[in-house]
Amino acid sequence: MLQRRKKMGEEEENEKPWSNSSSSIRVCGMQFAYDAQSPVFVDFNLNVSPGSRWLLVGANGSGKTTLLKILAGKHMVGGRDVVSVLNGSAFHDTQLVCSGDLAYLGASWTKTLGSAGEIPLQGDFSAEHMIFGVEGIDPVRREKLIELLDIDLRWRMHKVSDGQRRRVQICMGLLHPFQVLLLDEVTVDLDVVARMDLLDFFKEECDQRGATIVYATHIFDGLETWATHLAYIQDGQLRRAEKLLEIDELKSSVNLLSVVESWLRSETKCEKKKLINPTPQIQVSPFGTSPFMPSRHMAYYR
Ligand SMILES: Nc1ncnc2c1ncn2[C@@H]1O[C@H](COP(=O)(O)OP(=O)(O)OP(=O)(O)O)[C@@H](O)[C@H]1O
Repeated sequence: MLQRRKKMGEEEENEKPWSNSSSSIRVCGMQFAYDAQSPVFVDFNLNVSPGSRWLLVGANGSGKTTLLKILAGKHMVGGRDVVSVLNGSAFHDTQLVCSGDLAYLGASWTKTLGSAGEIPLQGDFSAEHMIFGVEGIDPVRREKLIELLDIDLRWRMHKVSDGQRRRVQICMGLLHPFQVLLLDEVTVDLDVVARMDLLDFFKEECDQRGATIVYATHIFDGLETWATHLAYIQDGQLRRAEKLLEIDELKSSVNLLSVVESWLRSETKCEKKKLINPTPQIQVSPFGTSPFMPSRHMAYYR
């Protein structure tokens, strides 16, 4: 049965006109540290193909948000070729964001809108003012999103609930038909119906237009059949990057939540073991020889 499902999935993917295109996202030997702090990423690599829907999973602090922000062009990393999105440099080619081809939706109550920059979403203005203030939008797509997200255009943004504000933020983020969408746990405030409808919409966007989505989340409900790929990050290292259908643990009846839970629990156990029984020989790391080395530097312990 699973073999059949897999075969069908592969056939469907092969038929898509964009399946032979080059990567939507390519990260090659990326290094990144916040200011003078220890690095979050060291020699990080990732390849994301057009039309795919990636789940980004990992423990708190593993680097998911940082990765999404780098992909969104919010942090500079090395030269132009290190992080490539839609064949451009995520950081240097500002046109990627200005055109709406590259969209990022994060947890903060702001929305980056092309050349207008960061727009706050909490002042005394209406949802209509926010949504209709975005220029150059296909009215049919706008209506579809307003309906999908069940937005009342009379909502005053300083008097709405978190979930209602989130709907407006998501609507604004999706007004342009993006090519690459980066989502950082934005469905957390949505009710079940809104979340499932939105996931269906995203699936449609990928299947019909070849759009690509990378979605960082800790909520796995309904994602087993939604995602095409999964990337698991542990302490800034890409531990797994594979098709969902090829994850061995998911081939039995276990659900995604249990699989990810078991990965994260074994991470915690390993960390505890290392703390209880650190191996005494320390090789010099390229990041210095501080007497206290955080967990991601454990790789330099032998
Ligand atoms: N602005 C910042 N300045 C300095 N360090 C930061 C900053 N933002 C994140 N970090 C650090 O970078 C590492 C990765 O954080 P990040 O927010 O990317 O993790 P995450 O996987 O998204 O976590 P969560 O699941 O909690 O959202 C953490 O060690 C964190 O402390």
